Amino acid sequence: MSLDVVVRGGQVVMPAGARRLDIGVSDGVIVELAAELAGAREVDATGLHVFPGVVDAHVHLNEPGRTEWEGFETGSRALAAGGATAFLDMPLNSSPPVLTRERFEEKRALGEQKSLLDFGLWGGLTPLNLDQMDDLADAGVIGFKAFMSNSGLDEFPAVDDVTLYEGMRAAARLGLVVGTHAESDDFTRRLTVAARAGGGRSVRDYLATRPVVTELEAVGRALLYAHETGAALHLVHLSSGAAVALAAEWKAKGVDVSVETCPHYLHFTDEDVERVGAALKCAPPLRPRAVQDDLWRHVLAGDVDTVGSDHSPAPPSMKTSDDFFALWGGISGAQSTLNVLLDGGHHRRGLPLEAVAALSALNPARRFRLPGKGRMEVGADADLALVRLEETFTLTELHDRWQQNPYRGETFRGRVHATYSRGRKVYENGVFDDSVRGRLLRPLPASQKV
Ligand SMILES: NC(=O)NC(NC(N)=O)C(=O)[O-]
Ligand SMILES: [Zn+2]
Ligand SMILES: [Zn+2]
Repeated sequence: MSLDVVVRGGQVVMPAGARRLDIGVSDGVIVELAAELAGAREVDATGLHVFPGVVDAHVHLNEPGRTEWEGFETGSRALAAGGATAFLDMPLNSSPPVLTRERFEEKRALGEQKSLLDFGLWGGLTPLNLDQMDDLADAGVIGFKAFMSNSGLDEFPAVDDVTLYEGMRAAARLGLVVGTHAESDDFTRRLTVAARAGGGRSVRDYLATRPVVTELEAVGRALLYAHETGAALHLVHLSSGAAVALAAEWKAKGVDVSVETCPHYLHFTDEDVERVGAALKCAPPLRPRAVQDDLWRHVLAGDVDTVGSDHSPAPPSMKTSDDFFALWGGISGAQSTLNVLLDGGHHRRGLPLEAVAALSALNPARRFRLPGKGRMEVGADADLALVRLEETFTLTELHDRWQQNPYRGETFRGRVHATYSRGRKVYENGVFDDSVRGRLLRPLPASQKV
């Protein structure tokens, strides 16, 4: 077979570990993996590790409607600079949110015009649109996202228990995942009201309104409904080892559940929020060191399935206030997932390279049934992140729109050198090929094997 590109001499990170192999690419697909290949064009990967491109299953690029917060162009560039080749965009904070087929098609068209990378779209599950789920599935959503607490936006209301239960029944019938933002509305609301009544406005006051029990309570309820409905549940952004452990218990009982955590829970703590401020406000919030250590233990034990960035920027005007409660909650992390997993995971804690690849690429691709994504094998898309595994560097060049980014100035060992999307170079050493465009990813039907 004639090869368009040969990526030569790299350590290729496969499920069984890293191996020195050449990668033969034809028409954007990996067609050969062998010790020695010759091709028309060569990419020299000597001294580099070749990871499957990151599949970031949790970003808020906010287009249309809040493109000034972030957008497909800047968001997908930041992702590419971090080694991502595919992302799944949340149904909010784009506005109006993706609650109907019409909104799906609108966002899809914008993504196809502007995104550097392949992308899939989440649909929303809210009390407003239970009757739209079949249409959204038909349009091609990769799953349904529900907030169990206030989303911060009136146009995307939280689910009540019955809506979540009914939504899971529908999702089970449709063969699609339900993703939950699992924090108890009762806890968060009442603790916030009490804090405000007492004049609370500091970082510590905010953190105290969202203790770990808030997450545990909602996670437990979501698991119960998944058990009762048979739905596939994806618990997004778990912040505590305790919540991960609860999910693992139900998984052992047969519940179809997957667990996401985010780079910020693994890299920053509550003390960093006090030091850095607005750029590290999120919900659930960052936790004390002991909770983070416990979360890492669960990552190392294999209890966490995916790491998604939950990239959710906002303009500086919404990230500036001396009242911490008034700030927009969301962290800009699209570029940093691999850095955190390589530095904090591989180098500091011995997380194997294949586990880094599974958490960032293989598992999300499998969970969302994305054909050809997340793996270094013949027949898969040539989605590659070329990494200088041993290089230590300080992150200064950020590519998201506002760059109010808590990772600026952080030092990591393990740096993304270049990113290839379906065999096309989209990023190398700070430079992008902005002519590349991604395409919509739809989930493979539940009846077919990914
Ligand atoms: N509307 C948001 O962007 N919310 C996000 N914000 C966070 N995590 O602080 C999220 O995932 O909940
Ligand atoms: Zn959330
Ligand atoms: Zn989110």
